[in-house]
Amino acid sequence: MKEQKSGKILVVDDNEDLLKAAKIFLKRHFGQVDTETNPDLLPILMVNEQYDVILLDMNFTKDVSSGQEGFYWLDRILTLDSSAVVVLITAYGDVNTAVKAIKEGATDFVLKPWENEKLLATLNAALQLRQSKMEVHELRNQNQQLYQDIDRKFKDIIGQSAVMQKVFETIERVAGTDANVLILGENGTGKELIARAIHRHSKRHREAFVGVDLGSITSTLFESELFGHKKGAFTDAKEDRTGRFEQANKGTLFLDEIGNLPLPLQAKLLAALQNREVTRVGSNKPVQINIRLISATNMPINSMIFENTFRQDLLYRINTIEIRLPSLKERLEDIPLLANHFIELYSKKYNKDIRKASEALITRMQKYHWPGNIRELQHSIERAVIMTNHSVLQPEDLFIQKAIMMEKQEDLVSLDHLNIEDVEKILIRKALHKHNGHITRAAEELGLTRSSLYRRLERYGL
Ligand SMILES: Nc1ncnc2c1ncn2[C@@H]1O[C@H](COP(=O)(O)OP(=O)(O)OP(=O)(O)O)[C@@H](O)[C@H]1O
Repeated sequence: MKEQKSGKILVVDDNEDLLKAAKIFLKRHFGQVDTETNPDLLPILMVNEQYDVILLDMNFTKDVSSGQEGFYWLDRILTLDSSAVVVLITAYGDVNTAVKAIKEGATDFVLKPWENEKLLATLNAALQLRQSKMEVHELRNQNQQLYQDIDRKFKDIIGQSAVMQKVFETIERVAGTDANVLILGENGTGKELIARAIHRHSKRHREAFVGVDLGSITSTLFESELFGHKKGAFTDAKEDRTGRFEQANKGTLFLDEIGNLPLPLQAKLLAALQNREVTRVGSNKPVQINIRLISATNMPINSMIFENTFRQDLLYRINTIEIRLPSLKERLEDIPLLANHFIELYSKKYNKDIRKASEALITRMQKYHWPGNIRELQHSIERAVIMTNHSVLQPEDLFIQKAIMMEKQEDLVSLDHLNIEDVEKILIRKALHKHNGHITRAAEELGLTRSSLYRRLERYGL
Protein backbone atom coordinates (compact mmCIF):
# COMPACT_ATOMS: atom_id res chain seq x y z
CA MET A 1 0.00 0.00 0.00
CA LYS A 2 1.22 3.47 -0.87
CA GLU A 3 2.25 5.47 2.17
CA GLN A 4 -0.02 8.45 2.84
CA LYS A 5 2.16 11.59 2.90
CA SER A 6 1.23 14.28 5.37
CA GLY A 7 2.43 17.69 6.45
CA LYS A 8 2.37 21.08 4.76
CA ILE A 9 5.80 22.64 4.44
CA LEU A 10 6.65 26.17 3.38
CA VAL A 11 10.23 27.01 2.39
CA VAL A 12 11.17 30.70 2.27
CA ASP A 13 14.57 31.52 0.80
CA ASP A 14 15.85 34.08 -1.73
CA ASN A 15 17.81 31.43 -3.62
CA GLU A 16 15.59 30.03 -6.38
CA ASP A 17 17.86 27.08 -7.14
CA LEU A 18 17.80 26.05 -3.53
CA LEU A 19 14.00 26.29 -3.51
CA LYS A 20 13.71 24.09 -6.60
CA ALA A 21 15.99 21.43 -5.15
CA ALA A 22 14.21 21.56 -1.79
CA LYS A 23 10.81 21.18 -3.44
CA ILE A 24 11.85 18.16 -5.52
CA PHE A 25 13.31 16.40 -2.52
CA LEU A 26 10.69 17.31 0.09
CA LYS A 27 7.70 16.51 -2.15
CA ARG A 28 8.71 12.88 -1.99
CA HIS A 29 8.18 12.91 1.78
CA PHE A 30 5.47 15.47 2.64
CA GLY A 31 1.89 16.11 1.58
CA GLN A 32 2.40 19.68 0.32
CA VAL A 33 5.52 21.74 -0.27
CA ASP A 34 5.26 25.44 -1.17
CA THR A 35 8.18 27.74 -1.81
CA GLU A 36 8.59 31.50 -1.74
CA THR A 37 11.47 33.88 -2.37
CA ASN A 38 9.89 36.98 -0.87
CA PRO A 39 9.46 36.91 2.94
CA ASP A 40 7.13 39.94 2.77
CA LEU A 41 4.49 37.55 1.50
CA LEU A 42 4.70 35.39 4.63
CA PRO A 43 1.71 36.95 6.42
CA ILE A 44 -0.58 36.46 3.42
CA LEU A 45 0.69 32.93 2.79
CA MET A 46 -0.03 32.08 6.42
CA VAL A 47 -3.57 33.40 6.15
CA ASN A 48 -4.25 31.29 3.05
CA GLU A 49 -2.71 28.09 4.36
CA GLN A 50 -2.01 26.51 7.72
CA TYR A 51 1.59 25.35 7.36
CA ASP A 52 2.88 22.68 9.69
CA VAL A 53 6.52 23.66 9.34
CA ILE A 54 8.08 26.82 7.92
CA LEU A 55 11.67 26.45 6.78
CA LEU A 56 13.03 29.98 6.89
CA ASP A 57 16.24 31.48 5.56
CA MET A 58 17.96 33.96 7.87
CA ASN A 59 19.33 36.42 5.32
CA PHE A 60 17.40 37.81 2.38
CA THR A 61 19.29 40.99 1.51
CA LYS A 62 22.32 40.53 -0.70
CA ASP A 63 25.65 40.55 1.18
CA VAL A 64 23.97 40.65 4.58
CA SER A 65 24.74 37.75 6.86
CA SER A 66 23.80 38.98 10.34
CA GLY A 67 20.72 36.75 10.50
CA GLN A 68 18.68 39.77 11.75
CA GLU A 69 16.14 39.36 8.95
CA GLY A 70 15.57 35.76 9.99
CA PHE A 71 14.96 36.83 13.60
CA TYR A 72 12.58 39.55 12.44
CA TRP A 73 10.53 37.11 10.35
CA LEU A 74 10.61 34.47 13.07
CA ASP A 75 9.04 36.96 15.43
CA ARG A 76 6.37 37.96 12.87
CA ILE A 77 5.46 34.32 12.20
CA LEU A 78 5.10 33.52 15.89
CA THR A 79 2.97 36.62 16.40
CA LEU A 80 0.67 35.49 13.61
CA ASP A 81 0.45 31.90 14.88
CA SER A 82 1.80 31.08 18.32
CA SER A 83 1.72 27.36 17.49
CA ALA A 84 3.81 27.79 14.31
CA VAL A 85 6.87 25.58 13.99
CA VAL A 86 9.83 27.35 12.36
CA VAL A 87 13.12 25.77 11.35
CA LEU A 88 15.80 28.33 10.42
CA ILE A 89 18.36 27.80 7.64
CA THR A 90 21.60 29.63 7.16
CA ALA A 91 24.89 29.19 5.50
CA TYR A 92 26.70 31.11 8.18
CA GLY A 93 25.39 29.32 11.20
CA ASP A 94 27.33 29.25 14.33
CA VAL A 95 26.43 27.97 17.74
CA ASN A 96 25.54 31.41 19.09
CA THR A 97 23.06 32.16 16.32
CA ALA A 98 21.53 28.70 16.76
CA VAL A 99 21.09 29.18 20.51
CA LYS A 100 19.61 32.65 20.01
CA ALA A 101 17.17 31.34 17.37
CA ILE A 102 15.94 28.57 19.65
CA LYS A 103 15.59 31.05 22.53
CA GLU A 104 13.46 33.28 20.33
CA GLY A 105 11.09 30.47 19.52
CA ALA A 106 12.56 28.58 16.54
CA THR A 107 12.15 24.84 16.75
CA ASP A 108 15.44 23.92 15.15
CA PHE A 109 18.25 25.08 12.95
CA VAL A 110 19.81 23.61 9.75
CA LEU A 111 23.01 24.61 8.03
CA LYS A 112 23.35 25.21 4.28
CA PRO A 113 24.30 23.24 2.30
CA TRP A 114 22.21 20.59 4.00
CA GLU A 115 22.36 16.85 3.83
CA ASN A 116 19.02 15.61 2.64
CA GLU A 117 18.67 12.87 5.25
CA LYS A 118 19.51 15.26 8.07
CA LEU A 119 17.02 17.83 6.79
CA LEU A 120 14.38 15.13 6.56
CA ALA A 121 14.99 14.02 10.14
CA THR A 122 14.78 17.62 11.37
CA LEU A 123 11.55 18.27 9.48
CA ASN A 124 9.94 15.02 10.68
CA ALA A 125 10.71 15.93 14.27
CA ALA A 126 9.35 19.44 13.66
CA LEU A 127 6.18 17.98 12.18
CA GLN A 128 5.62 15.83 15.25
CA LEU A 129 6.08 18.84 17.45
CA ARG A 130 3.53 20.75 15.40
CA GLN A 131 1.02 17.93 15.80
CA SER A 132 1.35 17.92 19.56
CA LYS A 133 1.20 21.73 19.66
CA MET A 134 -2.07 21.57 17.71
CA GLU A 135 -3.47 18.94 20.08
CA VAL A 136 -2.62 21.11 23.07
CA HIS A 137 -4.15 24.08 21.29
CA GLU A 138 -7.35 22.15 20.65
CA LEU A 139 -7.54 20.89 24.23
CA ARG A 140 -7.02 24.42 25.48
CA ASN A 141 -9.87 25.61 23.26
CA GLN A 142 -12.13 22.85 24.49
CA ASN A 143 -11.23 23.71 28.06
CA GLN A 144 -11.95 27.35 27.49
CA GLN A 145 -15.30 26.42 25.95
CA LEU A 146 -16.11 24.26 28.98
CA TYR A 147 -15.22 27.06 31.38
CA GLN A 148 -17.33 29.48 29.36
CA ASP A 149 -20.23 27.02 29.45
CA ILE A 150 -19.92 26.59 33.20
CA ASP A 151 -19.69 30.31 33.66
CA ARG A 152 -22.58 30.90 31.34
CA LYS A 153 -24.78 28.56 33.37
CA PHE A 154 -25.21 31.19 36.03
CA LYS A 155 -25.87 33.68 33.30
CA ASP A 156 -28.34 31.19 31.89
CA ILE A 157 -30.66 31.96 34.76
CA ILE A 158 -32.36 34.62 32.74
CA GLY A 159 -34.14 37.46 34.47
CA GLN A 160 -33.72 41.19 34.96
CA SER A 161 -36.99 41.88 36.75
CA ALA A 162 -36.81 43.25 40.28
CA VAL A 163 -38.16 39.96 41.73
CA MET A 164 -35.43 37.98 39.99
CA GLN A 165 -32.73 40.45 41.06
CA LYS A 166 -33.80 39.76 44.64
CA VAL A 167 -33.51 36.02 44.00
CA PHE A 168 -29.98 36.48 42.60
CA GLU A 169 -28.97 38.55 45.63
CA THR A 170 -30.22 35.85 47.99
CA ILE A 171 -28.42 33.11 46.06
CA GLU A 172 -25.17 35.04 46.25
CA ARG A 173 -25.59 35.59 49.94
CA VAL A 174 -26.45 32.00 50.87
CA ALA A 175 -24.40 29.98 48.38
CA GLY A 176 -21.16 30.17 50.37
CA THR A 177 -22.80 29.24 53.67
CA ASP A 178 -23.90 25.73 54.59
CA ALA A 179 -27.44 26.91 55.43
CA ASN A 180 -30.32 24.66 54.40
CA VAL A 181 -32.36 26.27 51.65
CA LEU A 182 -36.00 25.75 50.75
CA ILE A 183 -37.02 26.89 47.27
CA LEU A 184 -40.71 27.55 46.73
CA GLY A 185 -42.36 28.11 43.38
CA GLU A 186 -44.84 26.76 40.86
CA ASN A 187 -43.87 24.01 38.44
CA GLY A 188 -41.32 25.06 35.86
CA THR A 189 -40.23 28.27 37.60
CA GLY A 190 -36.60 27.13 37.79
CA LYS A 191 -36.30 25.63 41.27
CA GLU A 192 -33.82 22.96 40.21
CA LEU A 193 -31.84 25.46 38.16
CA ILE A 194 -31.47 27.67 41.24
CA ALA A 195 -30.55 24.69 43.45
CA ARG A 196 -27.76 23.76 41.05
CA ALA A 197 -26.54 27.37 40.91
CA ILE A 198 -26.34 27.47 44.71
CA HIS A 199 -24.30 24.26 44.69
CA ARG A 200 -21.97 25.52 41.95
CA HIS A 201 -21.25 28.67 43.92
CA SER A 202 -20.77 26.86 47.24
CA LYS A 203 -17.66 25.53 48.94
CA ARG A 204 -18.92 22.07 47.99
CA HIS A 205 -18.88 22.70 44.25
CA ARG A 206 -16.22 20.06 43.61
CA GLU A 207 -18.37 17.41 45.29
CA ALA A 208 -21.58 15.79 44.08
CA PHE A 209 -24.97 17.43 43.59
CA VAL A 210 -27.45 14.60 44.10
CA GLY A 211 -31.12 15.14 43.33
CA VAL A 212 -34.06 13.03 44.48
CA ASP A 213 -37.64 13.49 43.31
CA LEU A 214 -39.54 12.72 46.50
CA GLY A 215 -42.82 13.02 44.63
CA SER A 216 -42.10 9.95 42.58
CA ILE A 217 -40.64 7.61 45.23
CA THR A 218 -42.99 4.97 46.55
CA SER A 219 -43.22 4.49 50.33
CA THR A 220 -41.77 1.02 50.01
CA LEU A 221 -38.66 2.22 48.22
CA PHE A 222 -38.16 5.43 50.20
CA GLU A 223 -35.64 4.12 52.73
CA SER A 224 -33.69 2.03 50.28
CA GLU A 225 -33.49 4.94 47.81
CA LEU A 226 -32.47 7.53 50.39
CA PHE A 227 -30.50 5.49 52.92
CA GLY A 228 -29.36 2.51 50.78
CA HIS A 229 -29.61 -1.20 51.53
CA LYS A 230 -27.53 -4.29 52.19
CA LYS A 231 -27.59 -7.18 49.77
CA GLY A 232 -30.40 -9.55 50.78
CA ALA A 233 -32.22 -6.97 52.95
CA PHE A 234 -35.36 -7.69 50.90
CA THR A 235 -36.26 -9.84 47.89
CA ASP A 236 -35.11 -7.38 45.23
CA ALA A 237 -31.94 -6.36 47.05
CA LYS A 238 -29.53 -8.33 44.86
CA GLU A 239 -26.54 -6.05 45.59
CA ASP A 240 -25.43 -3.59 48.25
CA ARG A 241 -26.73 -0.15 47.36
CA THR A 242 -25.58 3.29 48.45
CA GLY A 243 -28.46 5.63 49.17
CA ARG A 244 -28.77 9.21 47.97
CA PHE A 245 -27.65 10.63 51.33
CA GLU A 246 -24.37 8.74 51.14
CA GLN A 247 -23.91 9.60 47.45
CA ALA A 248 -24.26 13.26 48.37
CA ASN A 249 -21.79 13.02 51.26
CA LYS A 250 -19.61 16.18 51.37
CA GLY A 251 -21.77 17.63 48.58
CA THR A 252 -25.34 18.86 48.19
CA LEU A 253 -28.53 16.81 48.47
CA PHE A 254 -31.47 18.27 46.54
CA LEU A 255 -34.84 17.01 47.75
CA ASP A 256 -37.37 17.99 45.09
CA GLU A 257 -41.15 17.93 45.69
CA ILE A 258 -40.63 17.66 49.45
CA GLY A 259 -44.21 18.88 50.02
CA ASN A 260 -45.49 15.62 48.53
CA LEU A 261 -43.84 13.44 51.16
CA PRO A 262 -46.38 11.49 53.27
CA LEU A 263 -46.24 12.13 57.03
CA PRO A 264 -44.67 8.77 58.05
CA LEU A 265 -41.81 9.35 55.61
CA GLN A 266 -41.41 12.92 56.83
CA ALA A 267 -40.61 11.44 60.25
CA LYS A 268 -37.92 9.18 58.79
CA LEU A 269 -36.37 12.03 56.84
CA LEU A 270 -36.38 14.26 59.90
CA ALA A 271 -34.61 11.59 61.98
CA ALA A 272 -31.83 11.29 59.38
CA LEU A 273 -31.40 15.07 59.21
CA GLN A 274 -31.38 15.49 62.99
CA ASN A 275 -28.92 12.68 63.65
CA ARG A 276 -26.77 13.45 60.61
CA GLU A 277 -26.51 9.76 59.97
CA VAL A 278 -28.28 7.08 57.98
CA THR A 279 -28.50 3.34 58.36
CA ARG A 280 -28.79 1.20 55.25
CA VAL A 281 -31.82 -1.11 55.19
CA GLY A 282 -30.68 -4.51 56.49
CA SER A 283 -27.68 -3.06 58.32
CA ASN A 284 -27.27 -1.94 61.91
CA LYS A 285 -24.25 0.23 61.30
CA PRO A 286 -25.12 3.92 61.02
CA VAL A 287 -23.06 5.98 58.57
CA GLN A 288 -22.21 9.62 59.34
CA ILE A 289 -23.28 12.05 56.66
CA ASN A 290 -22.19 15.57 55.88
CA ILE A 291 -24.54 17.18 53.40
CA ARG A 292 -25.81 20.60 52.46
CA LEU A 293 -29.55 20.30 52.02
CA ILE A 294 -31.59 22.13 49.42
CA SER A 295 -35.28 21.30 49.17
CA ALA A 296 -37.97 22.47 46.80
CA THR A 297 -41.71 22.27 46.46
CA ASN A 298 -44.61 23.75 44.54
CA MET A 299 -46.97 23.08 47.48
CA PRO A 300 -48.07 25.81 49.92
CA ILE A 301 -45.89 24.22 52.57
CA ASN A 302 -46.32 26.91 55.20
CA SER A 303 -50.09 26.53 55.22
CA MET A 304 -49.76 22.73 55.16
CA ILE A 305 -48.49 23.02 58.75
CA PHE A 306 -51.95 24.23 59.85
CA GLU A 307 -53.63 21.37 58.02
CA ASN A 308 -51.23 18.93 59.71
CA THR A 309 -50.05 17.58 56.39
CA PHE A 310 -46.47 18.80 56.84
CA ARG A 311 -44.47 18.56 60.07
CA GLN A 312 -43.46 21.88 61.54
CA ASP A 313 -40.22 20.48 62.99
CA LEU A 314 -39.22 19.21 59.54
CA LEU A 315 -40.03 22.59 58.00
CA TYR A 316 -37.76 24.28 60.55
CA ARG A 317 -34.97 21.85 59.64
CA ILE A 318 -35.16 22.57 55.93
CA ASN A 319 -36.03 26.24 55.64
CA THR A 320 -33.20 28.16 57.28
CA ILE A 321 -33.36 30.28 54.13
CA GLU A 322 -36.49 30.40 51.98
CA ILE A 323 -36.36 31.49 48.36
CA ARG A 324 -39.65 32.06 46.60
CA LEU A 325 -39.43 31.95 42.83
CA PRO A 326 -41.98 34.11 41.03
CA SER A 327 -44.27 32.57 38.44
CA LEU A 328 -43.78 33.81 34.90
CA LYS A 329 -47.00 35.89 35.19
CA GLU A 330 -45.30 37.86 37.95
CA ARG A 331 -42.35 38.81 35.77
CA LEU A 332 -43.79 39.55 32.36
CA GLU A 333 -40.96 42.02 31.72
CA ASP A 334 -38.55 39.06 31.51
CA ILE A 335 -40.46 37.47 28.64
CA PRO A 336 -38.52 39.19 25.81
CA LEU A 337 -35.20 38.09 27.32
CA LEU A 338 -36.38 34.54 27.92
CA ALA A 339 -37.97 34.22 24.49
CA ASN A 340 -34.87 35.45 22.67
CA HIS A 341 -32.59 33.36 24.88
CA PHE A 342 -34.45 30.16 23.93
CA ILE A 343 -34.70 31.22 20.27
CA GLU A 344 -30.92 31.55 20.18
CA LEU A 345 -30.43 28.25 21.98
CA TYR A 346 -32.74 26.24 19.73
CA SER A 347 -31.74 27.98 16.50
CA LYS A 348 -28.20 26.77 17.19
CA LYS A 349 -29.38 23.32 18.20
CA TYR A 350 -31.57 22.82 15.12
CA ASN A 351 -29.31 24.73 12.73
CA LYS A 352 -31.90 27.36 11.87
CA ASP A 353 -31.40 31.01 11.19
CA ILE A 354 -33.97 32.59 13.47
CA ARG A 355 -32.95 35.94 14.86
CA LYS A 356 -35.54 36.89 17.43
CA ALA A 357 -39.21 37.13 18.40
CA SER A 358 -41.32 39.79 16.71
CA GLU A 359 -42.80 42.53 18.88
CA ALA A 360 -46.27 41.20 18.13
CA LEU A 361 -45.23 37.78 19.45
CA ILE A 362 -43.77 39.28 22.63
CA THR A 363 -46.97 41.24 23.27
CA ARG A 364 -48.99 38.10 22.73
CA MET A 365 -46.74 36.09 25.02
CA GLN A 366 -47.10 38.72 27.72
CA LYS A 367 -50.87 38.30 27.58
CA TYR A 368 -50.79 34.54 27.95
CA HIS A 369 -50.88 33.10 31.50
CA TRP A 370 -48.15 30.39 31.18
CA PRO A 371 -49.44 27.81 33.67
CA GLY A 372 -46.31 25.70 33.04
CA ASN A 373 -44.08 28.76 33.53
CA ILE A 374 -40.59 28.79 32.00
CA ARG A 375 -40.63 25.10 31.10
CA GLU A 376 -43.78 25.70 29.03
CA LEU A 377 -42.29 28.77 27.39
CA GLN A 378 -39.08 26.90 26.62
CA HIS A 379 -40.91 23.96 25.03
CA SER A 380 -43.22 26.25 23.03
CA ILE A 381 -40.22 28.09 21.59
CA GLU A 382 -38.43 24.85 20.81
CA ARG A 383 -41.45 23.57 18.84
CA ALA A 384 -41.89 26.91 17.08
CA VAL A 385 -38.21 27.05 16.09
CA ILE A 386 -38.44 23.57 14.58
CA MET A 387 -41.67 24.28 12.69
CA THR A 388 -41.31 27.87 11.45
CA ASN A 389 -40.06 29.22 8.14
CA HIS A 390 -39.77 32.78 9.48
CA SER A 391 -36.48 34.37 10.45
CA VAL A 392 -38.32 36.49 13.04
CA LEU A 393 -40.71 34.36 15.09
CA GLN A 394 -44.36 35.45 14.74
CA PRO A 395 -47.40 34.96 17.03
CA GLU A 396 -48.84 32.25 14.80
CA ASP A 397 -45.59 30.26 15.04
CA LEU A 398 -46.17 29.81 18.75
CA PHE A 399 -49.84 30.16 19.42
CA ILE A 400 -51.36 28.06 16.66
CA GLN A 401 -49.29 25.12 17.82
CA LYS A 402 -50.17 25.91 21.43
CA ALA A 403 -53.87 25.97 20.54
CA ILE A 404 -53.57 22.60 18.80
CA MET A 405 -51.80 21.11 21.79
CA MET A 406 -54.23 22.54 24.28
CA GLU A 407 -57.14 21.31 22.28
CA LYS A 408 -55.74 17.83 22.40
CA GLN A 409 -55.33 18.08 26.17
CA GLU A 410 -58.75 19.59 26.66
CA ASP A 411 -60.46 16.88 24.70
CA LEU A 412 -59.25 14.55 27.41
CA VAL A 413 -60.69 16.61 30.24
CA SER A 414 -64.15 15.57 31.32
CA LEU A 415 -66.56 18.46 31.43
CA ASP A 416 -67.82 17.84 34.95
CA HIS A 417 -64.53 19.12 36.40
CA LEU A 418 -64.90 22.51 34.78
CA ASN A 419 -66.59 25.73 35.71
CA ILE A 420 -68.43 27.89 33.22
CA GLU A 421 -65.37 30.08 32.49
CA ASP A 422 -63.24 27.05 31.63
CA VAL A 423 -65.93 25.79 29.27
CA GLU A 424 -66.13 29.22 27.64
CA LYS A 425 -62.38 29.33 27.17
CA ILE A 426 -62.36 25.90 25.55
CA LEU A 427 -65.19 26.80 23.18
CA ILE A 428 -63.53 30.07 22.20
CA ARG A 429 -60.23 28.35 21.48
CA LYS A 430 -61.95 25.65 19.46
CA ALA A 431 -63.87 28.18 17.43
CA LEU A 432 -60.72 30.25 16.78
CA HIS A 433 -58.79 27.18 15.79
CA LYS A 434 -61.57 25.97 13.50
CA HIS A 435 -61.65 29.34 11.72
CA ASN A 436 -57.87 29.79 11.70
CA GLY A 437 -58.00 32.77 14.03
CA HIS A 438 -60.71 34.59 12.00
CA ILE A 439 -62.48 36.62 14.68
CA THR A 440 -65.72 37.42 12.79
CA ARG A 441 -66.33 33.81 11.81
CA ALA A 442 -65.43 32.48 15.25
CA ALA A 443 -67.79 35.04 16.87
CA GLU A 444 -70.59 34.02 14.49
CA GLU A 445 -70.16 30.38 15.31
CA LEU A 446 -70.19 31.14 19.04
CA GLY A 447 -73.27 33.36 18.71
CA LEU A 448 -71.36 36.41 19.99
CA THR A 449 -70.71 39.83 18.54
CA ARG A 450 -67.14 40.58 17.50
CA SER A 451 -66.69 43.02 20.39
CA SER A 452 -67.95 40.60 23.01
CA LEU A 453 -65.60 37.95 21.67
CA TYR A 454 -62.74 40.48 21.90
CA ARG A 455 -63.74 41.28 25.49
CA ARG A 456 -63.61 37.60 26.38
CA LEU A 457 -60.23 37.14 24.68
CA GLU A 458 -58.88 40.01 26.73
CA ARG A 459 -60.40 38.71 29.97
CA TYR A 460 -59.10 35.18 29.54
CA GLY A 461 -55.74 36.30 28.21
CA LEU A 462 -56.26 34.25 25.07
N1 LIG B 1 -34.61 31.92 34.81
C1 LIG B 1 -34.45 30.96 33.89
N2 LIG B 1 -33.69 31.19 32.82
C2 LIG B 1 -33.53 30.27 31.87
N3 LIG B 1 -34.07 29.04 31.91
C3 LIG B 1 -34.83 28.73 32.97
C4 LIG B 1 -35.06 29.67 34.01
N4 LIG B 1 -35.85 29.09 34.93
C5 LIG B 1 -36.11 27.86 34.48
N5 LIG B 1 -35.50 27.63 33.30
C6 LIG B 1 -35.58 26.40 32.49
O1 LIG B 1 -36.92 25.91 32.62
C7 LIG B 1 -36.93 24.49 32.78
C8 LIG B 1 -37.61 24.14 34.10
O2 LIG B 1 -36.76 24.55 35.17
P1 LIG B 1 -36.62 23.67 36.49
O3 LIG B 1 -36.62 22.22 36.19
O4 LIG B 1 -35.47 24.22 37.26
O5 LIG B 1 -37.99 24.07 37.18
P2 LIG B 1 -38.63 23.48 38.52
O6 LIG B 1 -39.25 24.64 39.21
O7 LIG B 1 -37.61 22.68 39.27
O8 LIG B 1 -39.74 22.54 37.91
P3 LIG B 1 -40.59 21.40 38.66
O9 LIG B 1 -41.29 22.04 39.81
O10 LIG B 1 -41.56 20.96 37.62
O11 LIG B 1 -39.61 20.35 39.07
C9 LIG B 1 -35.49 24.03 32.74
O12 LIG B 1 -35.20 23.60 31.42
C10 LIG B 1 -34.70 25.28 33.08
O13 LIG B 1 -33.44 25.26 32.49
